[in-house]
Parts: sequence; C-alpha cells; structure tokens
Amino acid sequence: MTDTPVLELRNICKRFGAVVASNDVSLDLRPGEIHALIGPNGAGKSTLIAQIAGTLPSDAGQVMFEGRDVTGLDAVARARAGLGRTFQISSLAMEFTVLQNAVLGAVGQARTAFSLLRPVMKDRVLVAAAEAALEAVGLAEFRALRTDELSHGQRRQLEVAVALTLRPRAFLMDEPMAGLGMEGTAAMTGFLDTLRQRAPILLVEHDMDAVFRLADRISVLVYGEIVATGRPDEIRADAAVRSAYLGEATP
Ligand SMILES: Nc1ncnc2c1ncn2[C@@H]1O[C@H](COP(=O)(O)OP(=O)(O)OP(=O)(O)O)[C@@H](O)[C@H]1O
Repeated sequence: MTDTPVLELRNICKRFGAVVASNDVSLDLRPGEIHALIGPNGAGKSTLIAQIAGTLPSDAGQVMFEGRDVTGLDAVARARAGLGRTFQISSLAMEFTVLQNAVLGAVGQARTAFSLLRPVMKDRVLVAAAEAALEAVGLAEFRALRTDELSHGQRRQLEVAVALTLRPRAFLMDEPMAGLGMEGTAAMTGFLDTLRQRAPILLVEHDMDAVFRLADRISVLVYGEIVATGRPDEIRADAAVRSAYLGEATP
C-alpha cells in the first residue's frame, strides 16, 4: 500500500442555511485501503459522499482524484473519470434481469429507456463487461434471474457489480450493509475485503462491527467536522471519539 492518495478532499465545506453539514473537511483515500467514515445521524456523512460524487456542489474546497482537480466536474463526468458509487437507496430496475441491470450499468444511461435494451443487450463489449462484473461479485450464476428474485444482500452485491462495470479506480459506498441480516453482512464484509484490492473504498457504514473489522483507517465526523482519523485501534482508544460518538457501544 503506497501513501499517494487516489482521492483527496481539501477543505470541503457545505452549508444548508444555518446548518454546517461539512466544515473544512480534509481526508484522503489511498490505494488498497478501506477508509471508513463514521459519525452520528446527521453528522454530514451522506452530504460529504454527495459532494465527492459531484451530485451536490460544495461551497468551498477541492476534490482531487488521481492528482486531478475534479471539483468543477458533474457527477457523470466524475463517474466516467473512475469514481464509482453505490447508493443508500437501490437504483436497480427490479423487473429487469440481473444481467440487464449490469449491462445498463455498463452503458451508464438512465434505466428507463427500455426500448434501448435490445440493441444494448447485443453489444458484446457491454455484455462482456457486465458478465465480468457479475463474476467478480459472485452473481454470475444468477444472471438470468429477475432482480426482484434476488435476496436483499444479493441486490446490494448487484449494485456493486453495476458500479464495477465502469471499472472504477475508487469506490464511494453509502451503507452497503443496511438492511442485511447477519449472514448477508458477513458475505458483504468478505466481499468488500477483497474488493479493496481492485479499488480503494471510502465507506460510510453504521455497522460498527463491520467497520472495525474492515477499515484500514477510520475518520470520525461530528457536526460536519472530522474529529479524528486513525487506525481502528487508535479510534477505539481515542477519548474524544468515545465521548463524542462511540460511547458504550465501542466494540
Ligand atoms: N438537502 C438538505 N437541505 C437541508 N439540510 C440538509 C440537506 N441535506 C442534509 N441536510 C442537513 O445536513 C446535516 C447532515 O446530514 P447528512 O444526511 O449528510 O448526515 P448523515 O451523517 O449522512 O446522517 P445519517 O447517518 O442519518 O444518514 C443534517 O443536519 C441534515 O439535516
């Protein structure tokens, strides 16, 4: 693991009226790592992910991706540049097959254009990219199933496959474990553990067991400010973090 960041936030700010959702946030994501972003409800985690992805403009600060300033790019341009993202709310088309969803991800188009589906499904390059992504997340054998036949955990894996089709060189993930049971969480944890070799992951996650098991580094956000960044053992031992956030729930 080298220390040259793939992704770097420099003094990012966002206000909603009187609420300071991100306050001078600087952090980085390095090759091969999972960097978890934790904090209480309303701390500003989703806002920050949206600012990095480009769906929410920042009031100030810079987003650097692979050494390039992408602050002025919109979300589509950032995704095309290699910044992959999975969402808190599913963006899958449930009535489509698993493969169709992955192919549509490869196209990077809106999922409403059903009439476009036929030609797209005949595009060998797109289908091959989609199949490779399904293979990577362990869903290849389910390719012909309708997406609503998948378990909740498998759908989350499909979302990652959709993001993978664009061959991201960094991942932004907002609560990939949300709604998964114990088994699903264990499967997703194992999966993310291997995925970090393919592309480093900035991970927003409420499941503290998973975070402390997976993360190489953890940053703690409270009221829009990073109050600590460190290895899991350092964060666990940090008195300010314990009082501000972890409390008795420290794993
Ligand atoms: N579009 C918006 N308009 C106004 N205020 C907003 C908007 N989006 C977020 N906020 C406020 O910004 C703050 C940060 O919210 P955000 O959703 O980023 O927190 P979070 O850490 O992701 O929370 P959670 O863990 O509950 O998902 C909150 O006070 C929230 O109410």
